[in-house]
Amino acid sequence: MPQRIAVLGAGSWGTTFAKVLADAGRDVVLWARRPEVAAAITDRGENPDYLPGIPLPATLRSTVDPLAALDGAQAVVLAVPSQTLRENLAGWRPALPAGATLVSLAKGVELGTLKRMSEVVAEVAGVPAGQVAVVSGPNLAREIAAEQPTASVVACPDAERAVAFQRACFTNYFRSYTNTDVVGCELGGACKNVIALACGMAGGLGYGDNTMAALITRGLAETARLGVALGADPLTFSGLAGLGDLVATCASPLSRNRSFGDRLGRGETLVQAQEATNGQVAEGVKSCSSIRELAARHGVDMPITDGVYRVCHQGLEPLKMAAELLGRAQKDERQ
Ligand SMILES: NC(=O)C1=CN([C@@H]2O[C@H](COP(=O)(O)OP(=O)(O)OC[C@H]3O[C@@H](n4cnc5c(N)ncnc54)[C@H](O)[C@@H]3O)[C@@H](O)[C@H]2O)C=CC1
Ligand SMILES: O=C(CO)COP(=O)(O)O
Repeated sequence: MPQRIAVLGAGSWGTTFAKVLADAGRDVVLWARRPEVAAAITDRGENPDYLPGIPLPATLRSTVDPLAALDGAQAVVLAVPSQTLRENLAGWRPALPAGATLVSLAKGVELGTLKRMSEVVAEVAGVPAGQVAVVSGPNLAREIAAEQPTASVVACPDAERAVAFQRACFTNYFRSYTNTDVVGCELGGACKNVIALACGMAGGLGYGDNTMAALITRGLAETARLGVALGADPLTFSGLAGLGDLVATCASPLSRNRSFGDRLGRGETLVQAQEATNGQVAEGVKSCSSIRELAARHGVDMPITDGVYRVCHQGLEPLKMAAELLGRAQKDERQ
């Protein structure tokens, strides 16, 4: 089991996951971009920008020096947004300790290359896929930071590495399961952000729980279609990284993606909604483009994702998106 762990990225999830690891007894150093964030975490045990009011473990240290964070690390947790991960990791690559497990927390699909985050990590770090793990599940950072119970999945093609990291992040409020289906777990995490945008739009339009449930269920169906086309195990989509994360994100006012969609549904423009996120990432806004392209490449029909893309990037009104989805040709549920 890795004992010394670097977490790179001190946003809401990076900071929260660093807390989980420290609470689990690991020796954790958290890399932050800004010196004032690193100082507040190390000196005061708080990240006031991302997790105000949450006491962080006294053992958790933070630094702006990636070399100090990476020195001697047996696992390296990557907690930066999907679309900057490649560039960030390229800068850190020379300092990555040989053999360390590289763990992606990011939920997205890279624009342009259409690669999943673990593919980007393996490529940039120059390591085999078996050295890269992902953590994904219903994991709204703020709830976990408050030590509310949840579960998650540690996915890695190397089952032994998955078990070792599962043990490294085990606490009395964070329980993880292992899975070797990395494709399914990552697609579940990336696609649910897009479906949460759609649910947010529905909420913003004033629609209730039936609409949400319909979007969640049909969203899961299109996610699973894409997953199967890319070689995922369909069962993964009924698990924590599939249905679990989809339900949490689509239902929660804490979700940045759902909140973003809600603003669009209430008539705000993309720019207005972006301004309201306070610099925090709503991954689905970009991933709807790459996922839509990935689906087209594999001949997979993803009507909700397509609608979200057209609202976000082609000026379609959310109300028209709803009408278009309802007016599609009728078909068997299992198609
Ligand atoms: N917040 C949550 O509840 C969860 C988030 N995630 C995923 O984790 C990933 C990170 O999310 P959060 O920590 O929530 O995001 P965030 O928006 O709270 O923080 C992002 C972090 O990355 C840094 N960052 C931003 N742009 C950067 C750049 N160009 N170069 C280097 N660092 C940069 C920021 O300074 C910040 O420390 C995302 O892919 C998200 O989907 C996954 C599970 C839960
Ligand atoms: O991934 C998440 C919960 O599992 C967080 O969702 P948001 O990025 O929409 O806040």
